[in-house]
Amino acid sequence: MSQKIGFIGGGQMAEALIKGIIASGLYKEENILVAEPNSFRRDHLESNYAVKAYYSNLPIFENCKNIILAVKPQTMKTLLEECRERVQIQHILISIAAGLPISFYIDTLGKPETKVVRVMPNTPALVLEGASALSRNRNVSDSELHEAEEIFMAVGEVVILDETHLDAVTGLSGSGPAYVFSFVEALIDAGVKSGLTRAVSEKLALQTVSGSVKLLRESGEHPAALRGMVTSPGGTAITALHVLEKVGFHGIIMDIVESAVNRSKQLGEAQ
Ligand SMILES: NC(=O)C1=CN([C@@H]2O[C@H](COP(=O)(O)OP(=O)(O)OC[C@H]3O[C@@H](n4cnc5c(N)ncnc54)[C@H](O)[C@@H]3O)[C@@H](O)[C@H]2O)C=CC1
Ligand SMILES: O=C(O)[C@@H]1CCC=N1
Repeated sequence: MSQKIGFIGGGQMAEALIKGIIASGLYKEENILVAEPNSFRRDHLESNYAVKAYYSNLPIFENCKNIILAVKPQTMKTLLEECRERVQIQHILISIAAGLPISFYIDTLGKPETKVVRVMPNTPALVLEGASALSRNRNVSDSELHEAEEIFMAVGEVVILDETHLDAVTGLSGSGPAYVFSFVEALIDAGVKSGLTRAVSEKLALQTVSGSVKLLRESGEHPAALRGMVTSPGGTAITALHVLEKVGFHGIIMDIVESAVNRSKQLGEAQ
């Protein structure tokens, strides 16, 4: 694709998307423009991905139709106020900020005709295994939504949802990698505590998690049915699951996701 794509904010999530988009071949390096005030980040992105990085966001608005807003939610208002005059009818603002509703962009810019796509991606986009949910406002046509969808399809799975579901997505898949990494870290430590070397424990823990996900996907079975296959009567797995259920594992997971969903809503209301 010779069309250019712009990023405003060149942090962790922008980098994940840039890396994935290049690896997938959707955009060439020279057609990816990034506006980033931090010179270390600009140097990092230019030297690692051969993209064009600028201090100012003016080149982004001048050259790109699809513009990914990848700054923190707390910074978004200042950014929108700064670039109010630069946002034109041809631009599609694709924001990945947690919590901020589409109405926030329209109200802050004071331009009701602005095309906005709100997205919640996640960091496994770095390895083309991301999970993203997209929603749009009425100014975005089907073909424009499809272009935005293609960007995130290049780095993983995509669902199109009504905006009312985006906070739930933020709590589940947007923040989800953090829960999974914590679980894996704990599993590795548990192996070490039981006498395995860290290297062996890490190898076994990672393969256990990725193998279990593959089994879930390929068998199409409910997780409870597959759990049943592991638990022999009077065996080790059921003994361990007893401990897990005594501390309320299901409830804890539901509580952590709910807390992230509520935080996402709060971020939207606070700006
Ligand atoms: N990290 C994650 O796992 C996910 C993050 N998000 C969202 O992505 C957005 C970015 O998050 P991260 O990449 O984690 O944050 P980050 O802090 O790594 O990146 C933000 C970048 O924006 C830059 N920046 C600040 N003001 C700017 C301005 N006026 N113009 C251009 N750049 C500016 C900062 O220098 C920084 O490099 C957030 O809104 C977050 O809610 C969404 C899904 C997952
Ligand atoms: O914690 C955060 O704010 C970001 C948004 C989703 C995942 N990480």
